[in-house]
Amino acid sequence: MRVLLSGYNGTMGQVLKNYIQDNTALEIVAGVGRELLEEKFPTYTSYEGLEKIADVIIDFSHHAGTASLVEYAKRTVTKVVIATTGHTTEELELIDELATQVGVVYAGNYSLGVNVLVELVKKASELLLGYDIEVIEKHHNKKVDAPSGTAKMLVDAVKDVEDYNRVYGRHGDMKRQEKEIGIHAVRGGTIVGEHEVIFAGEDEVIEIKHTALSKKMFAKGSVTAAQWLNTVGEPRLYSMKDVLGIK
Ligand SMILES: NC(=O)C1=CN([C@@H]2O[C@H](COP(=O)(O)OP(=O)(O)OC[C@H]3O[C@@H](n4cnc5c(N)ncnc54)[C@H](OP(=O)(O)O)[C@@H]3O)[C@@H](O)[C@H]2O)C=CC1
Ligand SMILES: O=C(O)C1=N[C@H](C(=O)O)C[C@H](O)C1
Repeated sequence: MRVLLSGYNGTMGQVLKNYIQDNTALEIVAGVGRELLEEKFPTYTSYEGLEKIADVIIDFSHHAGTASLVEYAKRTVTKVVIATTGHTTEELELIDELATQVGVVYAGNYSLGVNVLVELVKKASELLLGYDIEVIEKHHNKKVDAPSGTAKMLVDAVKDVEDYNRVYGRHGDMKRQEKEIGIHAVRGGTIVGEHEVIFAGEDEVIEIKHTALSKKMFAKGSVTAAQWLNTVGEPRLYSMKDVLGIK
């Protein structure tokens, strides 16, 4: 399978490159990044004039590059695994539109553990009716977007989430209201990624937490998604749930 790395010069792009080269037989046919590095494969600073060269693009970049990524994927009919987070509503619409023409996997987190955590949150929210829900995410000080894509996935997993008001951090007179989900982003040092969901009821608290100990499993999960997507015919917007076969 031929893979194009979008955002190849970034932190995750380099982790992904090393993961693919050390652990798989996949062929990296190109890297697209804003800065060019010395690599064993051709590198480009834009998709302009680039023909179809890959079976799947794996994207760990920045959401501001979505329009050009989508234009390229559409023009060359190349499937995409999108790992980038922080998309605006307009960018999400571009991705939705792309997925009507080519297969796309979209996930705020490609680790197995977080995708299981999403299922646990779904189940807990079905059983713990009326409990106060708070989501706390912690990341390294280089992360540009908040809240994390994973935190958004966790919130979206809550039963009847459309009935809740999302409150991003609190300060001043902000007494907790009913039907509120608090979402809190902590940034510091080299924290890889921590996500905790708290269900607080009367006289008891349930806390469900995932801690990422390295960035490698994000790369591994994105490769699993790319290999799966390469076998799928129907153009659609897929999630890691589809990739992992979670019912
Ligand atoms: N879904 C998942 O499992 C995971 C998702 N992520 C997400 O992946 C993304 C990248 O993370 P990380 O590698 O740590 O971030 P970095 O900041 O290290 O890398 C970001 C990359 O995006 C490029 N970039 C910046 N601005 C633009 C732009 N306007 N258009 C195109 N490319 C741009 C950067 O190029 P340059 O260096 O030249 O600025 C760089 O290659 C983030 O959105 C992060 O949240 C991260 C881990 C796991
Ligand atoms: O930027 C990161 O580092 C990460 N981003 C993803 C997110 O926004 O949830 C996934 C992971 O937590 C690491």
